[in-house]
Amino acid sequence: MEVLNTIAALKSLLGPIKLAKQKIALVPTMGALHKGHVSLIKMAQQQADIVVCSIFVNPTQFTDPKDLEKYPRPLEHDMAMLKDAGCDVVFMPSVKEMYPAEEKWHIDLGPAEFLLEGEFRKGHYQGVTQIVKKLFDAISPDVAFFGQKDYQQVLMIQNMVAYFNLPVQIISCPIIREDDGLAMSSRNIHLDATDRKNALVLSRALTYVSENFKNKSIPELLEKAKQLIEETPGVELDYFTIADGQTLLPETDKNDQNIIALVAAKVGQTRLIDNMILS
Ligand SMILES: Nc1ncnc2c1ncn2[C@@H]1O[C@H](COP(=O)(O)OP(=O)(O)OP(=O)(O)O)[C@@H](O)[C@H]1O
Ligand SMILES: CC(C)(CO)[C@@H](O)C(=O)[O-]
Ligand code: BAL
Repeated sequence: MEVLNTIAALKSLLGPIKLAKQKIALVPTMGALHKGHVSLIKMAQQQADIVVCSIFVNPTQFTDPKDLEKYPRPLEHDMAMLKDAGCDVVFMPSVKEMYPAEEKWHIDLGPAEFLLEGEFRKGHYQGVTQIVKKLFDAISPDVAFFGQKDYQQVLMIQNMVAYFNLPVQIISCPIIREDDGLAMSSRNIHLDATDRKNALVLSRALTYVSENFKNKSIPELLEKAKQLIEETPGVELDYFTIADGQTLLPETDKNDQNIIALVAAKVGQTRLIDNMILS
């Protein structure tokens, strides 16, 4: 496994691979790796010759400085996970490498940018698309893998790719969960035993909606899901929505295709998100 810190080193390693017409996959991460990340790497290995995993805690996508400061960075653990997963190349640049100068970035990501996560983390998707574009420029992957856990992020990245007309295929991978249903997330590390128990209400509320989607109305489903979450101590709901999977606007017609339930809540001091596809 090659571990590289500069774009120059990356380009000289990947240049001959490209010339040989081998397929390159990118799995972008912020580190603190778990089985969700490993599943992305495994999917990438099935579809490409070389898998590059990036680890970069991107400052421009954090809207809360405390969230950035306490973001976990367990380097040795991450290297062991990546080696074990059979990752070919790890790209771990410094902030200076990715942002050598002050830089303005603003692109049109469409109206869904400002909904849900975009409403609670203003400017978040500008920062996400800025760094993903930089990673795409550095690596020129044929295909890039992202988790459905960050559903809105996948939509925004697809919009960024369309905006620049980039020749990169974007693949969304299923959410990997703990045995009890909690979606795996690097931020779960911040949950104490009580938070960890309370956090289960998010996947439970989504499961309730998914299991009752056929026989209950959307208002009934929303009322019950929100009630489950709001009556859980230590959990503060940001949103629970049943939305159109493309526009992310509230869904009113259960007969439509591509409907998704999405939730975000603060559990103790930790903000978590999750979702389930309903149709
Ligand atoms: N449980 C999961 N299942 C599948 N993919 C996941 C899961 N968790 C994260 N990913 C994906 O891994 C990639 C890197 O995510 P990231 O490093 O931010 O980890 P994370 O667990 O989402 O952390 P965070 O706590 O920041 O949300 C993203 O594409 C993300 O959607
Ligand atoms: C895609 C990403 C690596 C960009 O920093 C990040 O938003 C994440 O880990 O989901
Ligand atoms: N996994 C999404 C990245 C973030 O929360 O900033």
